[in-house]
Amino acid sequence: MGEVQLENVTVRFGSNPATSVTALDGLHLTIPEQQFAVIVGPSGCGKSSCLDLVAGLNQASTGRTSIGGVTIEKPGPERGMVPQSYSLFPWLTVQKNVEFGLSLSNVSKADREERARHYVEAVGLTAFRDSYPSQLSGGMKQRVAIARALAVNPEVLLMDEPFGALDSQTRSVMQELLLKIWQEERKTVLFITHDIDEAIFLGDVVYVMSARPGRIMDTIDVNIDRPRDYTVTTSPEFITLKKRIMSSLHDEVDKALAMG
Ligand SMILES: Nc1ncnc2c1ncn2[C@@H]1O[C@H](COP(=O)(O)OP(=O)(O)OP(=O)(O)O)[C@@H](O)[C@H]1O
Repeated sequence: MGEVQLENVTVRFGSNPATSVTALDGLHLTIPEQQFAVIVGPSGCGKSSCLDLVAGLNQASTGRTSIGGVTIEKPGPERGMVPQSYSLFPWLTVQKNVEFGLSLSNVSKADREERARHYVEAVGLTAFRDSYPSQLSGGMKQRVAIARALAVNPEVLLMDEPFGALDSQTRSVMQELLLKIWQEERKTVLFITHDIDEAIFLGDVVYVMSARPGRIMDTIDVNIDRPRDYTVTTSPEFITLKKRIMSSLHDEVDKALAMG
């Protein structure tokens, strides 16, 4: 399908110059096919705005967002989204929630059931296939959201702080699960997080965004071998990268706080 590209992108909310907010300003980002790309940045710097452009949920005020050279204008099945939380249909079972995304595509009922079954198993929820979201923990719900996004077989997986609401142990288990699936499926991933450890643990590359208006101000290659498990988080390479990203972010977080 090709790389994801944001070229000189500006996103402005509101048309009144006195009250409008410039979320992104002259942002450039190229994510090669199959890269696990992570964006970190201070609160309100425009991370979600960036992801929404790639998802086709929002349009740039100026500039261009494309996949494989094709301009993104709306959502499409080649892009799967895992939001932060609350994205499941409460009246559908786990199996039916995962099948839902497929019901919009041209997949037969039997294939739909089979694909959903496969991904429910991949995220370790076979025993909960007939449960409803209200019967699941937060981590389990996010596993369903991941299974639902993957079942459509998207080229690009967009994840907006998907583990942000989880406790740290569950979060760490989810990170390992995601890496295991990614190792097998090798999607292009754009993952947003506030958590520097999570960014390094998951990513091939960590992009650091500036305070609003957001642009990419640092690109850090994560040269840590895969497959990774939680033991890498105490390795010297990990600590070195963490220091680098923390110092890069520190001034931007100060600026964001001053902005209010
Ligand atoms: N629909 C909208 N209308 C007006 N302003 C918006 C809208 N969406 C976002 N903004 C503003 O644009 C800026 C960037 O928001 P965005 O959600 O992209 O940042 P973020 O980095 O994802 O934030 P956080 O880390 O807090 O989730 C913020 O100042 C926000 O208030």
